[in-house]
This record gives sequence, structure tokens and C-alpha cells, in this order.
Amino acid sequence: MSLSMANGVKSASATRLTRATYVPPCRRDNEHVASHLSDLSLSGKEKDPSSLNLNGGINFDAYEDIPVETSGSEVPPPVSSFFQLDLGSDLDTNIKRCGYKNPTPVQKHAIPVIMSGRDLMACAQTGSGKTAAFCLPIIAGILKGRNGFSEPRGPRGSGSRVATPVALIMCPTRELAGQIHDEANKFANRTRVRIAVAYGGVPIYQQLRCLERGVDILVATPGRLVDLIDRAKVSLQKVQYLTLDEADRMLDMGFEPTIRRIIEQTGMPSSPVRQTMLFSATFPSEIQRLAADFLSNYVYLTVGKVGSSTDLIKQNVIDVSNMDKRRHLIDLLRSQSMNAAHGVKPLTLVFVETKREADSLEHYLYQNGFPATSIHGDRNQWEREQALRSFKKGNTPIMVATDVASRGLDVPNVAHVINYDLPKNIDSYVHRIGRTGRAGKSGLATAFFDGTNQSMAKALAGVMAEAKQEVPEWLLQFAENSFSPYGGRNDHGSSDNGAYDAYNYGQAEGMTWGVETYAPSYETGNAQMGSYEAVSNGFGFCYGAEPVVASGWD
Ligand SMILES: Nc1ncnc2c1ncn2[C@@H]1O[C@H](COP(=O)(O)OP(=O)(O)OP(=O)(O)O)[C@@H](O)[C@H]1O
Repeated sequence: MSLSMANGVKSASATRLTRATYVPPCRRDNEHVASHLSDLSLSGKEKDPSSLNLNGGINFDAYEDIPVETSGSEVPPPVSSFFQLDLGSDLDTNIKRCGYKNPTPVQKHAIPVIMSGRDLMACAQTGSGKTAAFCLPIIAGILKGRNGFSEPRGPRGSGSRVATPVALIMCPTRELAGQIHDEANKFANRTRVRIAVAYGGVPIYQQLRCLERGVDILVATPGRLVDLIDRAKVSLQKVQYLTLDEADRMLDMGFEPTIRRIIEQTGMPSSPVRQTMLFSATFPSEIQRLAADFLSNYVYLTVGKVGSSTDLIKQNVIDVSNMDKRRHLIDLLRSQSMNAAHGVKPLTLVFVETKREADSLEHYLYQNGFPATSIHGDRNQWEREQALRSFKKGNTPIMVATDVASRGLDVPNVAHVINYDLPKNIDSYVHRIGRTGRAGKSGLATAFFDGTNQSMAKALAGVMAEAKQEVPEWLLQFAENSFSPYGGRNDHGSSDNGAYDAYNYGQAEGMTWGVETYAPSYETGNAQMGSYEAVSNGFGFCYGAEPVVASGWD
């Protein structure tokens, strides 16, 4: 926690409020929520949530104040427009087609670094465009024959049955892999760059068929990749670009030995022949070891503050007893829908602790006239994809979710995230609320705080203060009385499952990156479901398929 946050908490007035004396300002909260949602500036065209094109309406001024720090020698300067990047006419066209007018801060800084051939360790806030930050320069590099390769790799026409991608993007979950694959395909549209995705839980033969057509960029989860290598269906000997996305989470999930094996024992060219990019939200010592082992002369880029949320998200916390939560939720949703601009039903994501509660709350909402769906680990893949599709289209504008939906899920129009049950650690909170307020849009996050959440008070107050949010006096009082300084983090600021942020790490371990800031907001591992490379119906890994993608929920 930053000094300013800590001070903010400590400087709270000494008035002690107890739960018995405190009266939750429910009505005021609901009015506040409703007015905020009606301010979310939906234009006429955006009345139908499924038709929203948020990319065109990005408020880039919102990013102007974000602190950006770089360290490393001779860091290539940032650009201010995509065209300055000289990505090539195909990519310029595709960027326009995607509706991207200007690069986001992480893109402004990271793309020139990657295009210059340097290794990169980058960290940026949720929803700030990290995927394009690594996809665009890789595709441009392949098209331009940078790093000595101008031809697509793989079996196509080569007589070989072994796919030999020139770029490998590794990530922890099948949903994230699908999402990256989808994004990369948009950028590579009508170019000769071929992109495939491979993840576990689905029959491997479908993926093999795609790989046999030849692949330049392979997006993969570690387990399935090892399987493909062992079957001699993929060779990494030609890999020139290696990206580890959500690297910290892969480590949390126990993938380190697998990742090390893939990088060190499969014939992949070593650094600096190979260019390596590491995208991570937090910087535990394992990540630094990984960086030291696999990156050379790298640039370290940070956009935003460690473990913090973007101030695009209006955070609201309401003291409500466990017994009153349902009634309060209904009140909240009712006033939200009554006040919603132009009758728009804002997409609302409600996070709960357990799968059972997700089912039960979905049912309860339906009974009370709120079309809702749910997403959690006990639902099969078809149900999950259905739920997500229905949510995205606004048919069921409320989705009740467990933590499986907290990370990476990119549903552009989520207007409101409600932490019906607060998570156990603050990282998770930051990831959850990061499902709204994406790509320069504003969003709203409401947390229900009850007596069982006292250990979260200090961290929650800190995250709110850091994002320039108004912290209620009663929360500051809880924070003062709280025993846990980090809200589920251990003494080093680490979340329960191991990762911690550079800021806390820097304080605890004397780390000097030359910056005081950093890290965006990924949550760390979620043990709710056993497998992270779980089942899919097979959509999404052949070209032209239209996958329902969402990362981070498994
Ligand atoms: N330059 C841009 N202009 C407009 N929209 C953009 C731009 N870059 C990215 N986006 C859009 O912003 C959204 C968020 O991007 P992305 O999913 O890459 O964020 P992220 O930083 O990886 O988020 P998370 O940390 O939650 O995974 C996506 O819908 C993406 O299409």
C-alpha cells in the first residue's frame, strides 16, 4: 500500500462508528448509483447494448494523467499515433477497421520497444489494451520479415507435419487464449499471417488440423503446448517472438516448471536471438527470476500504479449486513433500471463467493423480474458460452459470476460491477472491478461490505484512495480497527495465492526499479475450478470461426 494510501487511512477522523450505530445510507447510495449510470453517456446508437461500439467513443483524455515509467538503457521513445509506428498499410487498415483511433499509453510505449527488437517487461491497468500492445508489433514484424523471417512457418507446402511458428504467445487460460487469438486475427485480417490457438480440454485433433495448415503465431496454454510438442506436432525452433501474457498468473497456477521446460528444453532459440515480452500485473520474486533468466537487456515499462484500479471506475462501498444483501441488491437494480439513460439496461456483473450462491441469486433475480444469467465452474462449457453470449447481447443484462469471471473478461459494455460478496484479497477486487471502465470508458463498481469483510477494510480504503475515490468515513474506521494491513495479502503484500505487487515488494525488499509505481490489476489464481485449460466446444481455434471468448474464468 502506498504511503499516501496509508496516510489517508490514518488521517481519518477519530470518530468511532460501530456497526450497531451505523445506518447504511441505502437510499443515497442507490440514487448515487443510478445517477452515475445515467451519466455513462450512452449515445442513441448505444441504446442497444449489443450494438455498442465503445472503441470509437474512447475518452483518451482519461489516460493523460496515468503515470508511465520506463527503465532500462536507451529506451526507444514513445509514439503519439499509430501511423508514427510504421506498422505497414495492412495493419493500418485493420487498426482503423477495429475503430482504434489512437494508441493507449501502454501501446504508445510498448510497441516502439518491441518493434526496435528489445525485450520488454510490461505492466498496465486492466482494459488498457495490452493485447494489441504485443500483437501489433509481432504481426508487423512478421510481415516485414523482421528478425530474419519473411515467410510463414509450418507444414503448409513444406511437406512437414510439424508446425513451426515464429511467434509464441503463452497465457494461462483457454478463454484468454481464445480472446488473444480473436484479437490477433482482427489485426492480421487479409494478411498472410496465420494464427492458431491451442488449449486443453478439447479434442486435440481439431487443433492439429489447424496447425497442419501452417501457423505463424501460435497462442497456447502451457499444458496443451507441451502435449503438442511431445507429439512432435509443434516445433519451437523457429520462434523469434515469445510473449508470456499474465505471466504472474501462470506462475501462481504452478506452470513455472512447464514454462521453463518449454523455453529451455524444446530447442527454442535463446535470448537475445529470440525476442521476449513479459506482461505481468505483479512482480513477485518468481517473475523477476523469470525475467532475469529469459529476458536480456530489457525495458521495464509500467503504466499505472501497483495493484491499483483505474480512476475511470467510480467505486462505491456500501455497508450492508449479510441478511439485507438481497433486498439491497434488488433496490439497487431497481433504481438503476428506473434511472438508466434512454431505457438502456446497463450490463451489470454481480460477483458472489460460491457457485451455489451464483445459482441461487440468479434464480432470485429472475423471480424478482430481473433477467439474469450466471457463470461459474459447475456450468458446462455450452452453458457458460450461452450465458456470456446472452449477457453480451443484453438479453440477460445481469450476470451473476464467481471469481472465474474476474480476470481478463473483455465485455466492452459492462457498466456496473457489484461485489455482492467481497473477495478475500484486494488483487481480486481490483481485477473484478476491472471488468468495467475498460478502454477509456467510465464504469461503476459497488461493493457490499459486511462484518466478515473487516480484514479487507484497509486495503479497500487504500485502493479507493489511490484511485481518487471518496472513502466513506465508516470504512476508514473499519480500516483503523483492522488487523490485516493488506486485505488478504501477507506481510509482503502478497495475495493469498502468492503474487504481490512491485510497490509492496519494493518497499519490503528494497527493490529499485527506478519507479515507485506499478502494475495493473490481474487477480491471482483462482482455485475454484480445478483445471485452467478446461473444456470448450471447440469454437475458436479454426480460422473464420466466431468464438465466444472471455478470459479468466476457469
Ligand atoms: N487503441 C485502442 N483504441 C480503442 N480501443 C482499444 C485500443 N486498444 C485496445 N482497445 C480495446 O480495449 C479493450 C481492452 O483491451 P485489452 O483486453 O487488450 O485490455 P487488457 O489491458 O489486456 O485488459 P485486462 O488486463 O483486463 O486483460 C478491448 O476491447 C480492445 O479492443
